[in-house]
Amino acid sequence: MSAQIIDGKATAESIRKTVAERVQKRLDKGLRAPGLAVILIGKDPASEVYVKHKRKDCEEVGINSQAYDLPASTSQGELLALIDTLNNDETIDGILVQLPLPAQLKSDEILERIAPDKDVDGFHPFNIGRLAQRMPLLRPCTPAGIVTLLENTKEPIRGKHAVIVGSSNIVGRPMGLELLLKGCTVTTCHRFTEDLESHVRLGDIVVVAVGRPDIVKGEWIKKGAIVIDVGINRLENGKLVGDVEFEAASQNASHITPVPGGVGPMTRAKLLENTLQACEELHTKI
Ligand SMILES: Nc1nc2c(c(=O)[nH]1)N[C@@H](CN(C=O)c1ccc(C(=O)N[C@@H](CCC(=O)O)C(=O)O)cc1)CN2
Repeated sequence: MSAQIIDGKATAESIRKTVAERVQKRLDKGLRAPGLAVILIGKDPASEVYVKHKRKDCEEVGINSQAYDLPASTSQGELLALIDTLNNDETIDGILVQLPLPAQLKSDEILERIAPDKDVDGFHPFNIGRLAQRMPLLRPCTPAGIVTLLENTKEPIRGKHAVIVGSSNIVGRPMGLELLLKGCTVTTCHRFTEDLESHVRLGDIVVVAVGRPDIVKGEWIKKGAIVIDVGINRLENGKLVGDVEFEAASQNASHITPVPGGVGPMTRAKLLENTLQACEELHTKI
């Protein structure tokens, strides 16, 4: 068997088109464009690429993105003060702090300072709590994007055994909550998991978000499983690869996401949707 490739790039493109139409409708009614503040601290090369893409996406759909590029030496107090200012800015609907942050900054305190109704990354404890209580409001972008990709396969999700590899705040943990909401039985594997292979072999849906090339072997994938590869690893030769042995996994899986062109573009597309949602439903003052 050779798996069907899940085209995240095409799905993201169609989401951008819908967001652009909805933004245009606002403008036609005389309402302002949604506003997104994108904060980048330091010069991490990967973060610079992602932020550049996010700002370009905003431009394409008519979201007004404001750039805050701060030096790596930015202090906790300076960043908190900027967030306070943006929380009180009526033209800003969403605030995004690109991760990871330089070592001197405490990300938990920073993410918690963002007003929950402007938390377009969905990382604030309020939004994670809402998701855990089955009342999602602003949902973390990568897991939300993955749910859309899974729904688009038209394969049943409810009742399936989902195995998540990686338990980060950005992907693994909220992914578990999303898949619980969809009626999956969820196993989350992490650095202390013994015998990773035995868990992955049981997955009808396998989501891998570790950041280590080929940590999941293709032969571990159950026949007919859906494989979602969140890893983005740049090899020394410049090639971008995921966390799963793609070719070998494709022999067993029914559907698989490629890297690049799978989950990454969906993360960005969901950010645009969240920003529009924050503008239309949560922060509609002007
Ligand atoms: N504040 C946040 N920080 C980070 C998040 C996040 O959701 N919010 N997630 C990741 C990085 N990330 C978004 O910021 C991200 C990663 C990858 C892509 C993407 O489009 N990838 C492309 C390849 C791009 C390339 O050439 O390098 C693909 O997979 O096709 C978008 C967003 C950590 N930080």
